[in-house]
Amino acid sequence: MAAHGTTPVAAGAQRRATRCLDPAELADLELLLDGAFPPLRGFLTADEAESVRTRQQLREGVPWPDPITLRVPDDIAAAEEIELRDAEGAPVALVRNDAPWRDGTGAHAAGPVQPLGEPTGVLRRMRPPAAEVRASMPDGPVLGLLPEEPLHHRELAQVRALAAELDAHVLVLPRMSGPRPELLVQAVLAAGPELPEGTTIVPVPLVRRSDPKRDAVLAAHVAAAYGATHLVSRFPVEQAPIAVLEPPEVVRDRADRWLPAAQVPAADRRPGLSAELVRELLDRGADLPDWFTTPAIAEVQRRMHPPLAHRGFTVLFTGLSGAGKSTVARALREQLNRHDHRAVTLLDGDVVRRTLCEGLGFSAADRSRNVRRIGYVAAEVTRHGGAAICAPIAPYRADRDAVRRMVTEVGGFVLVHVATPLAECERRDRKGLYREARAGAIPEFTGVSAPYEVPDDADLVLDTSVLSPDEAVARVVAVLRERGWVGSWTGE
Ligand SMILES: Nc1ncnc2c1ncn2[C@@H]1O[C@H](COP(=O)(O)OS(=O)(=O)O)[C@@H](OP(=O)(O)O)[C@H]1O
Ligand SMILES: Nc1ncnc2c1ncn2[C@@H]1O[C@H](COP(=O)(O)OP(=O)(O)O)[C@@H](O)[C@H]1O
Repeated sequence: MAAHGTTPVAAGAQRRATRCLDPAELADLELLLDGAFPPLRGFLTADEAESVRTRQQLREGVPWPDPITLRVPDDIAAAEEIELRDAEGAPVALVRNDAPWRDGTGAHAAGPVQPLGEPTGVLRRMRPPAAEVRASMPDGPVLGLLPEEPLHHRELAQVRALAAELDAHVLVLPRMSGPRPELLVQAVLAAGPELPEGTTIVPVPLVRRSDPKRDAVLAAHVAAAYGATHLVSRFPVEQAPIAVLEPPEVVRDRADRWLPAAQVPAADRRPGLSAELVRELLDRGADLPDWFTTPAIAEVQRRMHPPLAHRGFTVLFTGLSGAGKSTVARALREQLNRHDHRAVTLLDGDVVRRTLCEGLGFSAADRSRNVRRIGYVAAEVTRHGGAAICAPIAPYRADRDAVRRMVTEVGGFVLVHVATPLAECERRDRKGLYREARAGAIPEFTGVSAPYEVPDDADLVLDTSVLSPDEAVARVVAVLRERGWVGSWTGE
């Protein structure tokens, strides 16, 4: 019987299909192939996924926290085998698609996976499979942790205290899930001298789950697969396969040593740094104090989180045709070119449509492609420390959200709604397009015969019927300055 709300996919004639995975899917696949998700050997069937979702159990009653499933496009859902490929198109694994199914979110392949080809990449080479790591662990307790942030003196003292208490070997499994996973691994390696002798460090591509409880349980399963008998976790974990310990309280004493709280009288304790304060120091490019971390770890932490002034940002203008997006965008470019050190890339609607997006029209699907391509380029510019200014109409919320997501992973993002009223845009009618649209000569014209979804998440709203271009630019610059992306400009 099919699980509630799901239907099996009917068998088709197609034998083998291919599917390219995104980085998060690839990470899950690697853990499956590596035996880091035992007892799973493939993607879950409808019944298994439902059982995990509702009871956090596989069908045999084995606890399992999070459904590991694989979405596939409808046209390949019935294929007998699906070849999974990485972003470059290289084959990575084959799914025997025994029991494909469908629910409200689409079609899913289900069945065991087997590897295809050799694993590649530097990190991949330094990451032996779970069973190999487990076999290499000494007898006795093994204390595992899966950090997502660099370990500083406080966390290192916590690990040392727990390891001493349990007389445990330490197994650090840095989670390669942020935008620069290789730097997290380096930061953990830089903490090596502060960790107990013989500590094992193995990066693990475990992607963060949206539900922190399920995430913590999944981390415990992965730690167990790598051979940990205990896990340090700040989140309480129910139904964990191994013992889960809260990090003990450690405090900084007058001599700047981090010690278990019981050893330091209240009068001798000095405050640490909150995560927020650390971020603020890094944003400003200030040094992290020696009592907080070691110089080697601080150096990697600075590379993970460079000062705002060295990071890139994107300003996305959105609004009706004729609202003034291009005019304000060009004036902003001029100001940034004059005062800011970053290289500026202007991705203007009309120009983009003649180059990057040549051939696209104005259907909803084409506009979506247009805006997302612009977003992709803007995110690359941002990633490399530049300033990207984009000025498409971008009428759909989902596309603007997609751009925001792509960019905020790598730098700053400001959404500016150029909210000049339609009547004013139409009065300007610089290119005569509104007249043609009203006459029916241009179909699907934004604001006339095609929708514009007004943003409710704009960082700034400008009405150029009451603001001059210079005033509009000054407001954008004020937002950038307030958020620390640009400094004060000399000569102002
Ligand atoms: N049907 C229709 N609807 C809206 N606009 C049209 C249309 N046909 C052509 N144009 C001209 O194309 C410019 C908008 O392109 P964009 O790439 O910014 O649009 S979108 O973001 O993909 O919706 C827009 O330029 P701007 O006036 O600079 O916004 C118009 O000049
Ligand atoms: N305060 C203002 N800000 C921006 N544009 C203005 C303003 N006042 C008048 N305009 C005129 O409005 C038109 C806006 O066109 P444009 O910048 O190409 O808009 P969009 O890129 O949104 O289609 C230009 O002709 C510009 O000179």
